[in-house]
Amino acid sequence: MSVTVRAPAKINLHLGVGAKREDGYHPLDTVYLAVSLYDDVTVSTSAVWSVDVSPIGDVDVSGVPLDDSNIVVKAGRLLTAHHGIERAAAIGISKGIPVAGGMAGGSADAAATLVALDRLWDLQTSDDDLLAIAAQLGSDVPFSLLGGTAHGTGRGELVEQVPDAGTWWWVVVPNDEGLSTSAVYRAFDALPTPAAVGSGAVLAALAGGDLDALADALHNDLEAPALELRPALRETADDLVGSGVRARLLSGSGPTYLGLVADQDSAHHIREALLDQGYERVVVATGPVAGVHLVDYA
Ligand SMILES: C[C@](O)(CO)[C@H](O)COP(=O)(O)OP(=O)(O)OC[C@H]1O[C@@H](n2ccc(N)nc2=O)[C@H](O)[C@@H]1O
Ligand SMILES: Nc1ncnc2c1ncn2[C@@H]1O[C@H](COP(=O)(O)OP(=O)(O)OP(=O)(O)O)[C@@H](O)[C@H]1O
Repeated sequence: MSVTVRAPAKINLHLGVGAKREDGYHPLDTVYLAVSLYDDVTVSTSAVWSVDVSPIGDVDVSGVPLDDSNIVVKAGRLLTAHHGIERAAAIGISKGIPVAGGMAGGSADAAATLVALDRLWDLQTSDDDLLAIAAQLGSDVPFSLLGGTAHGTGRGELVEQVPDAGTWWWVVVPNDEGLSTSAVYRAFDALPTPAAVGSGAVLAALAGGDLDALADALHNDLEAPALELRPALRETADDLVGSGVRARLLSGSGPTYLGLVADQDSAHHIREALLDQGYERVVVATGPVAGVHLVDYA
């Protein structure tokens, strides 16, 4: 028997970062949006834990570990420990989310694994317990479970759905070389702490479905440290602006850049123009989309 669960990528429409806490994490005021790039995770019972990864399209999966360090194995072990059972599974990941791209691909896989194993073994884990286990796996994992549009606080793990009247279209420009999330936070610490900008303007734009207001309000405190680590990214940011997007945004800790556009047609138009300009991979995505959901049970 096998179970397949799909999980979306996320972007942060607002990412406000405060000074490092005593536990090493940073307090966040963030607004998450789940977008239509997906990983599919298929689980089946096995004597030992194993991981297999295959790309969707031309996603580069070479950076994904196939041993116990893969976050999906950690997810499986936490779930079995929570229920006091000893079981293992073979886990297959079909990856459509850029690796180390700041779009929470590993977090999506972890969230999908929790839900897939819960169903495979009929564990009936409560939503609150799933969210608590997700938070132990990583700051972005609870949002991957939830999907949609949400306000995130704490270190990002406390999530609450927010009103979103829009359907937002994005041109997504992944980068060949990933960026380490912890390295970007360290670079943030080395820079002067930015003046706090609240998430209120983004939340109001979403509630009103107001594209111009959202374009004005997009904000990411990790953009400056990511550019410090990878100055060449400035060119992508400038090219996006030159391509006619309504606003550009670094996705989470980067290096993926996003352009907000008015509708699906403009997204495809701008994608073509960027490909003509020499960009190898440009993807169109929309959001909000659902969080983890079952797609196959065989
Ligand atoms: C950049 C974001 O994607 C924005 O949503 C997240 O903050 C990162 O979330 P994540 O990848 O799930 O992060 P975790 O696995 O919890 O932590 C990875 C590393 O990022 C840093 N980290 C993460 C979250 C946070 N609020 N403060 C941090 O300083 C820590 O150095 C940590 O060791
Ligand atoms: N299932 C997985 N998928 C991708 N990377 C994984 C996975 N498990 C472990 N990793 C490791 O985690 C690192 C970060 O991968 P991931 O794709 O989650 O980054 P990210 O999207 O930038 O994360 P975030 O946006 O949550 O900060 C990878 O470089 C890889 O070494």
